[in-house]
Amino acid sequence: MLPSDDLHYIIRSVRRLPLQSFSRCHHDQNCSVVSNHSTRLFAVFGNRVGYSLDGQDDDDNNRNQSRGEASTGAGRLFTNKKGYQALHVAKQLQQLLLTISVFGSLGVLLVQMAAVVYTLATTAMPFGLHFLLACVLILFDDLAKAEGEMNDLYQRYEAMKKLATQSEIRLEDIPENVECEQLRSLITKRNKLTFRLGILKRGIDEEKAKSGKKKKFIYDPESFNGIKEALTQICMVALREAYPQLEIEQVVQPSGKPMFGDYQFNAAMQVSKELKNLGIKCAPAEVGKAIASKLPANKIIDKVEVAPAGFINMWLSKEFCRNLLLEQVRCGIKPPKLEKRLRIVVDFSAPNVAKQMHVGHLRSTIIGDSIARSLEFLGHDVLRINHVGDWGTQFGMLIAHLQDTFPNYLNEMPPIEDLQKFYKESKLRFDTDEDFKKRAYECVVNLQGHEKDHVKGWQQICEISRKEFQSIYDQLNIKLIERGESFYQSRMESTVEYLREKGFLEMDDGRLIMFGLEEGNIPFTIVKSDGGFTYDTSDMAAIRQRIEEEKADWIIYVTDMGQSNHFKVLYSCAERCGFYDPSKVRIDHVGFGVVLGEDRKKFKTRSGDTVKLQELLDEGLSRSEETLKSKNRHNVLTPEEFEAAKKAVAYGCIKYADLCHNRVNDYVFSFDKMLDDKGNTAVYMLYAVTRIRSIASNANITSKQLIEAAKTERIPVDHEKEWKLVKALLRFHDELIKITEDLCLHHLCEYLYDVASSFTEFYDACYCIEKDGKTGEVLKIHMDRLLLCEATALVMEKCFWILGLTPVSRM
Ligand SMILES: NC(=[NH2+])NCCC[C@H](N)C(=O)O
Repeated sequence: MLPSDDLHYIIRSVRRLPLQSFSRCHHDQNCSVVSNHSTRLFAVFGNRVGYSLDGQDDDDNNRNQSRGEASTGAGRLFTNKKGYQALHVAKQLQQLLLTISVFGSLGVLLVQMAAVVYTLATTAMPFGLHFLLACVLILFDDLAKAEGEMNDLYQRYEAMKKLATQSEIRLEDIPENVECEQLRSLITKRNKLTFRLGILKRGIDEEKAKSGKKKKFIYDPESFNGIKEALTQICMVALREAYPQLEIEQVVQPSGKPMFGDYQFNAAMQVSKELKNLGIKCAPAEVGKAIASKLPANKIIDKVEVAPAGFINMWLSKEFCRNLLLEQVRCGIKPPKLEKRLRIVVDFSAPNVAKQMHVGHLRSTIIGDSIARSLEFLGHDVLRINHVGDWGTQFGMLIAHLQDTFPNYLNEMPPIEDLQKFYKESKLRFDTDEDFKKRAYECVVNLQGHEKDHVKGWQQICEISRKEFQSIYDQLNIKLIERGESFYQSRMESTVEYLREKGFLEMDDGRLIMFGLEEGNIPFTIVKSDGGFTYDTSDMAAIRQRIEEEKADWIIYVTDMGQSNHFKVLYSCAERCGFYDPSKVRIDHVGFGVVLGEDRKKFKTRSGDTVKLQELLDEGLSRSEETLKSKNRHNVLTPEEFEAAKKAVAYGCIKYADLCHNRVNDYVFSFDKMLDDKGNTAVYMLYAVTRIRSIASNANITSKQLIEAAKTERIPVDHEKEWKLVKALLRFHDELIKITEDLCLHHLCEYLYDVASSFTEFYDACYCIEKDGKTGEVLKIHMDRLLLCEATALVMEKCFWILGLTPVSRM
């Protein structure tokens, strides 16, 4: 057994010794650790047996031998026989240790155990070996520790290696077990520097802009796109300046409550979140303050407050608003500036020839016209298309019936009074008379073969329908370009050919069908089993024509919601075959709900028939007349004024009732409700405008005088109700922009109602004309308030124009 003081000496020595040789296997962590430990062992062993560590030995032979060793310090220690033996054992141990390190810690354990057993069994061995074994034990102890360190190092190395391949290391990418404070602090420093760099870059840009080298738009009151848009621009400038490294887009919103100002900018939460991701802690309130401090100088905002949650509440400048409104009184209400003028196809109305134009088509006509008007007002290039149902096999029986009932149809226009009755008669014959049916089919073939007499018969039938439709459009003041299904006949042929060639068509029970991109949706029928085309075929040819020939940037289809699946399949098929690229063309289906009667069932006449549109309009006219007479208007207005008011109210109320509801819902058709002069109705609005206009005219102020006044007077904003009205009037552009987003006209009706209500509040609270209570003599005219009245009328009339309402001078 080794004397215990010897053992302690060895242990102490081994631990105190400096590490000598790292050179051997420094390419590998494992090896260099093993090499360190074996070197320490040789050194201690040499020391104990009387050889110095500095290699000052006198045996040249051994020196030579030791020179052959790669382990420089250790080899030179062993110069006598004992030493040589020890060297030999050590070499083997070194070998063993290398193997152990390769086989990992399990191997270490096993060898450790074996070493203990071996030591116990060989207590009687010579001192040298005892000593050596003791050293081995110590070595194993150190080795296990080294192994642990090694694994740890290896893991860190792996983690760092992974990080090294990352393009930009963020703090949260560094695993918690990896201690690299330096890296962490570098990353934080980098983040801060990027942040500063962004600020500096922006500063350079601004300086450049100022010096005129590079014009950089910040906020230009000249291109005014509405308050909301202008405030959004201002706030975005501030946001980018405060946090240049963030790419956040946020829109200003009107505040919910007056205590939160007029508009709010709510970007702070998101900014704070994204900063946190960059390792920068900043509470939303601080962010809000930072953004608010960067708001560029502007004339729009009067006061800013930052709420604890970071919301930036903004109060509008009265000065700015009154000037802006005055500008609108002087120059008229201009649309917001267009970023790009788009070519837009609005496909609406679209009744079917020889069939009833029903209330569904009326809804499509009213909604489509209003959408087209909004887009036209904004300055887009709008193509109003009437995709009339004027093609199909029903024309065979109509022509056959025409030949029988009006044989002279080629020379004169057949005097068909009621085309729907004519349609029903021919349908009855088609269903009951086999010979007639056969002839009807022949007529279809002839018509599609462009046989001239058949084409003439078809044209005459279409012409009768066209006249009926046109009369409705004229009454409602609707402009449309007729481009029915027949327009696409040759394009349907080429489209079918294309689809067939490219392999998009599949045979199904004699028909040729086409599936869209979505699985599980119903297919389009492109060619019927009798070879004829369908509604689907015409829409495929039409979408292609609109995109390829019309160069449409945007296509809007206005039909009932029942057709929404048809349109989904249409876009999908058109995309699949390459006619339509959703990244280039915007397409919307503007769907609407069903028209219900007051009993909430499908809208029908009292006798249960479908309501004819002309009859509905006629009823509207007579109900409007009744309403006006009940207010004694016939005795106040001239006959012409009365007639104009009657029409404005009748058609206006039918349109407005449709537009003021969210279009996707069903709506109850009720003349009683429409003609109510209270609430959000056309009658209320029309009255409101005539009343506003009459304020000035009653005081004998002419429009010329008002124009003059606009040069010198200012829009009043001091009274709370004046200020409220001014702000409401300036929201017009915001509302328009909203409509282009979701194509819902009820926003504009709600806005109109809001303006009318704000006006009533103002008018109740503020005198425009002061009169003597007894004599009625005019005491004072508030010209500035008359200007506010004028501004209100102008804004309301603009809304009327978009909603298709005709304002009247007297009512
Ligand atoms: N491109 C279109 N599909 N437009 C709508 C057509 C409406 C069709 N004529 C109908 O009455 O239901």
